[in-house]
Amino acid sequence: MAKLEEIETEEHGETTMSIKMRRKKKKYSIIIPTYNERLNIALVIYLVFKHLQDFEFEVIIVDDGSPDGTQDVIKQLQNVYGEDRVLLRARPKKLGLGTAYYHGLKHASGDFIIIMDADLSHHPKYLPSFIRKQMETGASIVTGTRYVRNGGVHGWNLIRKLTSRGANVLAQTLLWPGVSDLTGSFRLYERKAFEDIISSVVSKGYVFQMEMIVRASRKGYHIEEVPITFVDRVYGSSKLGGSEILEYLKGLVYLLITT
Ligand SMILES: Nc1nc2c(ncn2[C@@H]2O[C@H](COP(=O)(O)OP(=O)(O)O[C@H]3O[C@H](CO)[C@@H](O)[C@H](O)[C@@H]3O)[C@@H](O)[C@H]2O)c(=O)[nH]1
Ligand SMILES: [Mg+2]
Repeated sequence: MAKLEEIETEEHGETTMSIKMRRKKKKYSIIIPTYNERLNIALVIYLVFKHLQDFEFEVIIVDDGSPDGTQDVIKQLQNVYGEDRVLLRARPKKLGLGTAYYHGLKHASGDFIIIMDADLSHHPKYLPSFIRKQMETGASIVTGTRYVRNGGVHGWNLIRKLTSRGANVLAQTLLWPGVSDLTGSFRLYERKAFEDIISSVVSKGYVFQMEMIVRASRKGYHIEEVPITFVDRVYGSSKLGGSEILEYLKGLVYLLITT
């Protein structure tokens, strides 16, 4: 039983004990980039709140001026969950994934940064396993992987599967980073590690993920993996175009030369 002086009410009605507990708790900033995700974002946010109810967190949505009205939905979600829990940090136009994370980071107040997609390909049910893995191992980075036992991909056609597999095998062969899924973008970073690594990253598009993890590995960060199953989106379409594949190949050569 708590002593009376421990439960005595302090400022704003909080108890001494609850304030101490809150201070000790780590905070997670979940950065979600969006471009035309009006039909997906509400369910993602609902599931994030459901699966992270035991944790302190904020969601930061970086929307690049989606013409489909994504921001209107986010504003409605702010009314439900609070503007301090669901932050909208919009940019005027589509400026790419890599810079979207950087923009989100500038507004994040958490001890840890989690990045994930907005289209339910990254199911929020996995979030506690990322956090648990980090707590158990003390890792600086926990990355979701499709290419180990219990991980996988659902719903992609053969071409997309081969592109992803090929991109990974090529990068594994040339760079040896010791991580099984280099292009995945469901990850947890210690905030300091994220800030450090991103400061030396030049990629702006999808290749950003590979550059981040390769640089992290070269810098000697402790990286752990958790298996995830990536399920292709039901609503909307992928923004990965042919130009991104070219950028990926250029990024691979750049990393080969510079790391
Ligand atoms: N703000 C912003 N968001 C963007 C942009 N481009 C894409 N997004 C958002 O980034 C997320 C991923 O985009 P998708 O278009 O759904 O990517 P994907 O083809 O499903 O690719 C996924 O798998 C790849 C690995 O195989 C990953 O490399 C990639 O990052 C992503 O997770 C989605 O939330 C999407 O709205 C952009 O320029 N700006
Ligand atoms: Mg997707």
